[in-house]
Amino acid sequence: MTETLPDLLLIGCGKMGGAMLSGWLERGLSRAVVVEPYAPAAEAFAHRATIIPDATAIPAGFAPGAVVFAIKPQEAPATLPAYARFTEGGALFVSIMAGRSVASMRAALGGGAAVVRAMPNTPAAVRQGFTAAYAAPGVTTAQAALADTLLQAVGEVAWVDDEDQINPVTAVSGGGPAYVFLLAEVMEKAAIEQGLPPDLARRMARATVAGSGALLAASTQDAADLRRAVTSPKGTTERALAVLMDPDAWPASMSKAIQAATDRARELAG
Ligand SMILES: NC(=O)C1=CN([C@@H]2O[C@H](COP(=O)(O)OP(=O)(O)OC[C@H]3O[C@@H](n4cnc5c(N)ncnc54)[C@H](OP(=O)(O)O)[C@@H]3O)[C@@H](O)[C@H]2O)C=CC1
Ligand SMILES: O=C(O)[C@@H]1CCC=N1
Repeated sequence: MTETLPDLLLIGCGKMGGAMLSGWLERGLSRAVVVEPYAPAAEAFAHRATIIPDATAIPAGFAPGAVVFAIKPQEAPATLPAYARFTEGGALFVSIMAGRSVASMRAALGGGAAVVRAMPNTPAAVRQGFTAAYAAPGVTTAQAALADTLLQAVGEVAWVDDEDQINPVTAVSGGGPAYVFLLAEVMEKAAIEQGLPPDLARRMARATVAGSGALLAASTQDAADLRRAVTSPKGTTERALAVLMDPDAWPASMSKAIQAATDRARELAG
């Protein structure tokens, strides 16, 4: 694994770009130039990085080892060509943009661009992210190792060999935190419906989701085994799970939701 981080150019310092940048700075990144037109988004990094509003302000002679695209996929066509000049210098391009294909990025950056497509998630903000990544043909072993180091700075990393697999990954782990937070929301609402005070309902829902996640992370047991450990025969949980595990309930909803998100990722290929 590459341990020394090279100079880095980050394009977009919003929710995901900012979460990753803080991980890289923690890992000892010495020089980062951050392109972010919305100044408040990058404000927290002003003392550790050079913040600029657009590509025209990149310091002369700056030669990043890695260029990371953390902008929305729809912004790629207008944004990427300004960074094509780093292709010749042998920079590694890492994109976390949902759906955006390697082919569409190479069309903007030059056919020789070394591109890694990665899909992180927001628990990266607490270094507990999960990222799956795909290295396009032409990415060298050293560049893949650099991408691995960058991504591991914010959590666990897995590599896939087929670019299209990044699309269902986007649907499952990329968007997954939203589904878990939704679970906390609907549990809180259901608790209030049962007459519990709203502040207790909120605390219970948050602590239950967070505690269950921590137990899952600490355990080697399957999720199904941990679920069974809660479910006493003829008890209360069994009654709730009969509702939730009805094939038309959560199993069908989750399958449909993941399909819808995967389809949307494919639409964003460009
Ligand atoms: N949020 C998530 O959970 C995840 C997001 N992603 C991907 O990460 C990318 C960013 O998402 P997210 O962080 O949520 O979005 P944000 O909107 O929070 O961040 C994007 C940032 O990029 C800025 N920006 C817009 N245009 C440019 C430009 N031309 N050059 C530089 N910066 C620009 C935006 O500024 P302004 O607001 O002014 O437009 C914004 O601050 C997306 O492609 C998304 O698919 C991947 C995994 C998870
Ligand atoms: O919703 C999105 O498109 C992005 C990708 C995964 C999480 N957020």
